Amino acid sequence: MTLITNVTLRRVLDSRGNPTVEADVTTESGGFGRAAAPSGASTGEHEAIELPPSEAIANARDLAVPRLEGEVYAGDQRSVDAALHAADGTDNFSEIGANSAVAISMAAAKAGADVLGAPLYQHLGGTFRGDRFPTPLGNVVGGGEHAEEATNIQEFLSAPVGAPSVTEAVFANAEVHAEISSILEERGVPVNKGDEGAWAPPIGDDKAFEVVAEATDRISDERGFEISFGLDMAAAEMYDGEEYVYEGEPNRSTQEQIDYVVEMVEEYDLAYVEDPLDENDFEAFAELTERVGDQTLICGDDLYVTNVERLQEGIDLGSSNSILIKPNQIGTLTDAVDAIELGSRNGIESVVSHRSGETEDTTIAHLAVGAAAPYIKTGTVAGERTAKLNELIRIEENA
Ligand SMILES: C=C(OP(=O)(O)O)C(=O)O
Ligand SMILES: [Mg+2]
Repeated sequence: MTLITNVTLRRVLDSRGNPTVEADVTTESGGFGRAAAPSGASTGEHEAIELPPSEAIANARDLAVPRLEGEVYAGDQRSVDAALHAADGTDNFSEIGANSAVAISMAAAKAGADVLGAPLYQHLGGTFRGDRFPTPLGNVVGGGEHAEEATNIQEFLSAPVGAPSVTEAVFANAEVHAEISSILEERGVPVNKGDEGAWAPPIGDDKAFEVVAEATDRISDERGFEISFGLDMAAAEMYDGEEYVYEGEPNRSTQEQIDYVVEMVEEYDLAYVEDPLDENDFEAFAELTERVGDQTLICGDDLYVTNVERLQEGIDLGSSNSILIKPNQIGTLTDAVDAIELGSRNGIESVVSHRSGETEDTTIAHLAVGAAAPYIKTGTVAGERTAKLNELIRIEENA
């Protein structure tokens, strides 16, 4: 193993044009890793804290870099991440910023892989990893916090569950995305795009269900394998403390929201429903999971924020059968892998995920393969999304 000798932090642009933190990690033997932090828009209330990048960089330079340079081995990811926690000293990275923490954590992992001369997924997962690939869930229509004047539901996700390979799945999602634009054009609906490159048409959720169902059916028939779809409802953003607020249709009580999701799961045979309820309502999640958990994945994103303590509460109450994994929600790769592993020991399927604000960084593609996560959510088109999807294609080809 080789010591970290240098950690450099800088501001770079994310896909929304906002500054974010990039880290370079160099080792004694010349190993090198570079990674950048993504950033959410519909962030969970319980996420680790993202500081303004200049502040995160200044604080990490003061507190974290001296604990890493000449102190920690790049290949020993748990020690790298423990040093980040010790440098920060809080339970939510509010001192050095989860953006600095995750950029350093991911850059150190890449430096560790570089030293070994192994692909990152293999460094993270071990030599027997790389034989299972995640199904990519591709955002094809969306609104909520990701686009103005579009659907209430944040994301409609193409889910090519029958694809014979990750490569076929990635191309199928792009074809569904293109088909939706044709269908919207046929109907005379203008086609804008949201933060993640999904179409953000000015239509109600009911129409979006129809359009996405039509597009996934058509591409499924053409391709000859099953393509379902799913949702990220990001319902915490809709919840006003009493009910779920919908534009252009009546608001829903918690019970009505549960009944609505059950109805949509049954009508459209949804493969996946993320954050259908408020981020603090473990009990309502449990009722929904009890009703449809044998037909679909009910996934907690803002509910769990990739945090093992919150996940344990969800396991104890039966709140979901799936968890979204976003390394920047919790701050380090170690914490993210711990959440995936706690989930898989308890029958909870992991969906490794991008953020709405992204960079060209491809770490999550390697994390999904290295941790044998069954799903990845990383968009469909747009360069910062295709960076991860194309990396999955290369990993599958062993290129
Ligand atoms: C990717 C998502 O959006 P954001 O990054 O804005 O939280 C999400 O909610 O799953
Ligand atoms: Mg979400």
